[in-house]
Amino acid sequence: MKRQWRGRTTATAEQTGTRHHALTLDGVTREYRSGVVALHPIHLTVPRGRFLAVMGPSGCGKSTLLQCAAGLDRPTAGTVRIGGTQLSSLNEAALTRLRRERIGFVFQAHHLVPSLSVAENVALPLMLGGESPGDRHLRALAAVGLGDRGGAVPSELSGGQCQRVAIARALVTTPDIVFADEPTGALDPAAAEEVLTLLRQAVDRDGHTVVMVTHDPFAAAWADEALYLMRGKLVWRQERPEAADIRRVLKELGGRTA
Ligand SMILES: Nc1ncnc2c1ncn2[C@@H]1O[C@H](COP(=O)(O)OP(=O)(O)OP(=O)(O)O)[C@@H](O)[C@H]1O
Repeated sequence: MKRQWRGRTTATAEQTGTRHHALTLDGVTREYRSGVVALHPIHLTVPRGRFLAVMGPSGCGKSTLLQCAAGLDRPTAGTVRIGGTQLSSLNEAALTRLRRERIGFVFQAHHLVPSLSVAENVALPLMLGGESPGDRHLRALAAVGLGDRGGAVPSELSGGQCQRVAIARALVTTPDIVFADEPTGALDPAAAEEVLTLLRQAVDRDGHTVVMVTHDPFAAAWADEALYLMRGKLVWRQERPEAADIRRVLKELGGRTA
């Protein structure tokens, strides 16, 4: 699997200033009631227009990080900002609205509604927010190469096509950030490459911001930067990662902690 093109140079957080950050984690800590500390204080800024891969061994805290960053879980300490909005300042209703309107989600399973058409699935986040979709959902569907399949139901599509619909659904609201949790985990290499190409294009062509959790060094190599978590700590960051470098780093980190 090869990246086809890498986007424009992304400005650093210092250059862009806080209001241009899609995501800011400031000292985010998550301790479960069992006493497990899943995240030690994490400091992280993700500028807009960035594609970030989050990697690390099972149990290192990737899902917890994503859930805290997306407002699905509340950190024990520290603050999370999405596009400048501090999540802890929001009540549950406002947080739900922010998740619906300003965050896109792509999971390993596509979670499309089986009884709705493909086009209706993509329109859903707009309609749930009380917006008339106009032709936005159709344009989002065309952007993932499925403009002619809007009338189909998900069961008539392949797994890779369903994941492309899920990407269209995640992007249709023009969110501040898209969180993708193992988006290629259930796909064959060709379908995975299509999905990664779309995520890459969303960043490079349309200025979206993507944070993707993955175990796969090939998938991570499509990102602008890879982060490595170990036991809840950010232990390694690599700009413009290559799959071979990532594999080596993962092996070294695994060896060090074995
Ligand atoms: N609800 C919970 N209650 C208690 N401990 C939890 C809970 N959820 C996760 N943990 C623990 O927190 C740590 C981090 O878990 P997390 O699921 O974030 O890791 P992960 O890197 O996403 O793992 P994987 O790659 O296997 O999905 C683990 O030690 C896990 O056992």
